[in-house]
This record gives sequence, structure tokens and C-alpha cells, in this order.
Amino acid sequence: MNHTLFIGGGNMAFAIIGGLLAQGEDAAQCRVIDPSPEASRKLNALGIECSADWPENFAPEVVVLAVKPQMMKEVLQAHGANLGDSLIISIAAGVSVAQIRQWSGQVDAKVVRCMPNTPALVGEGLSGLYFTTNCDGEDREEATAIFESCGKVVVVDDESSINAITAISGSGPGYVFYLMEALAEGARALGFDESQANLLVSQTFLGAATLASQSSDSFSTLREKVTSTGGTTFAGLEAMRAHAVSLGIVEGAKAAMARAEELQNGA
Ligand SMILES: NC(=O)C1=CN([C@@H]2O[C@H](COP(=O)(O)OP(=O)(O)OC[C@H]3O[C@@H](n4cnc5c(N)ncnc54)[C@H](OP(=O)(O)O)[C@@H]3O)[C@@H](O)[C@H]2O)C=CC1
Ligand SMILES: O=C(O)[C@@H]1CCC=N1
Repeated sequence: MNHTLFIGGGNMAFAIIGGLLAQGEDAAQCRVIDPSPEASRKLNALGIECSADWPENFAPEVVVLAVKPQMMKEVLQAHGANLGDSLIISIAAGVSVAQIRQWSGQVDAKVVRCMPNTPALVGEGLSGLYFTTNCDGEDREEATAIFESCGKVVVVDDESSINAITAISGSGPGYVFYLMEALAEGARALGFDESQANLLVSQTFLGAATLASQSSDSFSTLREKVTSTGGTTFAGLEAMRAHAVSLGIVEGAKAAMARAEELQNGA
């Protein structure tokens, strides 16, 4: 791995760094800028040095921007002059390549817009990557290797697809946990205690997702295989259809996409 500096050492940076270390990368190759004592404590426990300011005697070939979108302008204005010709990878939702170049003052920067997700914490992430045209093969390999260390990678050819990936797989774990909360509530309504309900639900999601990922059947076919004629699943799904659950989820994805575009437009 090249020398890599993360700006922002919160949840996502921690997940990605954890993936890199699990692959055997050297902790000394990686540094983090984050003023938060909590982030520093967690990263130090992994052997990663964390500082409030740009680290001395460390010239990163790769800089990963992992602060909240609302902090990005301030952070790039503070550190832009130090970026030199580093490869800049941003994981922030709705922050465009144009904004990164403008705020950092690095108008020709090589930029990767990336959208990972929190299952990266357990090595099962999905990261979308968009490369500006001045990224060469080595840049592409470097960025892809970083995100493959914590899951799977999908490369897209146009920048707006990153907002769409944000709406599906970036925010997606939030939707899945929402569904899990609802099914657990259903389990408790049927008399299970919280711990039993959580086990029933989490093992069902894990099993179904593993089955789907290993099967050549479509999601529809897998659903049909669970749904016996006149049986219980049919009854359950009919009630969900009557409450327009599926439509709500499609509309949710569209709302997330709209919000990513709004963030990009500074709202
Ligand atoms: N969470 C998610 O599911 C996903 C998030 N993302 C994107 O990842 C980015 C980070 O999100 P996430 O890790 O969840 O957020 P976190 O809040 O966990 O991490 C951001 C970190 O940046 C720190 N920070 C604040 N100001 C500065 C600064 N000036 N310089 C350096 N560090 C600073 C924060 O400290 P403090 O807490 O003290 O403010 C915090 O530790 C966001 O842009 C988000 O859009 C992308 C995909 C999925
Ligand atoms: O909700 C958010 O804005 C971030 C981006 C994708 C997941 N979390």
C-alpha cells in the first residue's frame, strides 16, 4: 500500500482501515487527521497514529476524505495546499469532483469519488468508485485494492451514478435495519422476547442474503420458492402489498437520490 492519509477518522475510516490491516497492510503506512479524542483512542488501539493537524514527515500518495459532507469545504480549504499530486479519494455523500477541486485549490487533482457502506466494518461492504479521466491504471488499482480489502467494488463511468449508488447500497443498510426493526416488532407482538426476536430476524436476513448471493435464481424466483400456494408467506406478502411496502421502498430510494443531489448543490 502507498502512504495513505485519512482526513476524518470516524465510523467509515475505521472500517476501511480495519480492512486494510486485516489484509496485512503495515499500520505505519497509514495516518489519520481527526481532532476527536474518541477517534484517536480507537485508531491508536489499531496501531494507527492520529493527529489534529497535518502529520509531520509523512508524504501521502493517497488521501482519503472521510469527514461529513458539511465539513468538506472547511477541511479542503485547510489542507488543500498540502495535497500536492496525491490521489484524492472522497467517500462523502453528495460532494462532487468539481467541489473537491475548487475547495482544495487543486484544479487538476486526480479524484476518486467513492461510496462505501457500513458492512465494510465486517468485510462485507459494497463500494462504488468513479475515477476522473486523469487517474491512471496504477491509481485505479490502488483505490480498488483499498476498497476490496473491506468488501466488493463496482466501478461506474459517470459521476452521477455515485449518487445513485449512495441511494441504494450506501444508505441501503439503513433500509435493511429498518425492515429488521419492523420484523422484530412483529416477532415481539407474537410473544417472543427481545433477544429471541433479534436472533430470529438477524439469522433470517443473514440466511436469505447468503442464499441470494450464492443462488443463480432471481430475487423473485427465490421469493416464489418460499411462497406455498394458499400458505403463510402468501398471506404475509398480501398484507404487505396492501400496505404498499414495496412502493414505499422504491420511493425511499428515490428520496435518497434526490437528497444526494441536493447535498451536491449545497442544500
Ligand atoms: N455512515 C455511513 O453509512 C456512510 C458514510 N459515508 C460518508 O462517509 C463520511 C464519514 O461518515 P462517518 O464515518 O459515518 O462519519 P463520522 O462522524 O463517524 O466520522 C467523521 C469524523 O470526522 C471528524 N472530524 C470532524 N471535523 C474534522 C476535521 N476538521 N478534520 C478531521 N476530522 C474531522 C469527526 O469528529 P467529531 O465526531 O468530533 O466531529 C469524526 O470523527 C461522510 O461524508 C458520509 O457521507 C459514506 C458511506 C456510508
Ligand atoms: O446518510 C448518509 O448521508 C450517509 C451516506 C450513505 C450512508 N450514510
